[in-house]
Amino acid sequence: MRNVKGALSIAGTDPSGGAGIQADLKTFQELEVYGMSVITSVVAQNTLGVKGIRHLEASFIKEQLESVTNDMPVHAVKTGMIANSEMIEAIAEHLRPLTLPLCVDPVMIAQSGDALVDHKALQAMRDELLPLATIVTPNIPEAAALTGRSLESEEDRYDAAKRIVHDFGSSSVVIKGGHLDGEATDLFYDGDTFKTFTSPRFDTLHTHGTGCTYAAAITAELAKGKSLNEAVSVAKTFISAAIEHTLEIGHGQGPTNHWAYQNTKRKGEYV
Ligand SMILES: Nc1ncnc2c1ncn2[C@@H]1O[C@H](COP(=O)(O)OP(=O)(O)OP(=O)(O)O)[C@@H](O)[C@H]1O
Ligand SMILES: Cc1ncc(CO)c(N)n1
Repeated sequence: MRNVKGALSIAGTDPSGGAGIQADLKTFQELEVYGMSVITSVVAQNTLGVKGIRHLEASFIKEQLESVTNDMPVHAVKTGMIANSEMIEAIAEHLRPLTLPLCVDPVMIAQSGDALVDHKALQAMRDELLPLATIVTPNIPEAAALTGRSLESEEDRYDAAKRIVHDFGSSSVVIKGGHLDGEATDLFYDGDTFKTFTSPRFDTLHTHGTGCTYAAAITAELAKGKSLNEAVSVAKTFISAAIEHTLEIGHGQGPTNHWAYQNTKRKGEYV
């Protein structure tokens, strides 16, 4: 077998292609990592919002996981939308013995404001998945929900990062700055050192799936064996290009441009 690097996304779907599994697979492909997926829930959604959700049974999620990991080269795993605690427990049980690099994107609400997970899922995520995580990627509301405290100031963000690593057991965290005013500054902490990753804030409505895309880019780089610092740095460049060179499609908050990073690097053009 050839030495192909592979990344697995465990998440919900977005038929409009901007978020969830679809965004993850596009991002893996753009970063030249073989993409695989296990679906947790099928979501009827688009750039305007969520119309309906069908959850798959935890036992069937486990069957999908076994199908992929018993056969294929999985070098890193990303989790996204996992709607309930039964699913989280089944996924954690499967991942624990594999000891693969794991990026946990603690998805709670869609960009449109629709809830994607139930309230018990939050606690299960904290207890079962965070201790297995190489990195967890909350946005500001998700970091507040995980720590049970609102994040108003810069100091609050530093405290939340420390709690997520030292109290909940993730090896590192990046608290994303998409919800801040001014520059888009993400705060990374690995239990030892803080580092910020900053880009200008692009004035756009089209941010559907930014979080999924960013975490998928981190996962792709971890699959290649890159350090956390390198992985977050590539992911920040990837998502910044994807937001800046927006596609302007859909009738609401449109998707990002998953081509932009490679096109910028290779051709100096964007679409
Ligand atoms: N308008 C913007 N301009 C530049 N960077 C942005 C902008 N919005 C978000 N980002 C960046 O995108 C990445 C994802 O952050 P964000 O906080 O939007 O995630 P999220 O809320 O989980 O996204 P979603 O729920 O849409 O998946 C971060 O690196 C953040 O700094
Ligand atoms: C399936 C799915 N995961 C995550 C998000 C958050 O962007 C979304 N809208 N849909």
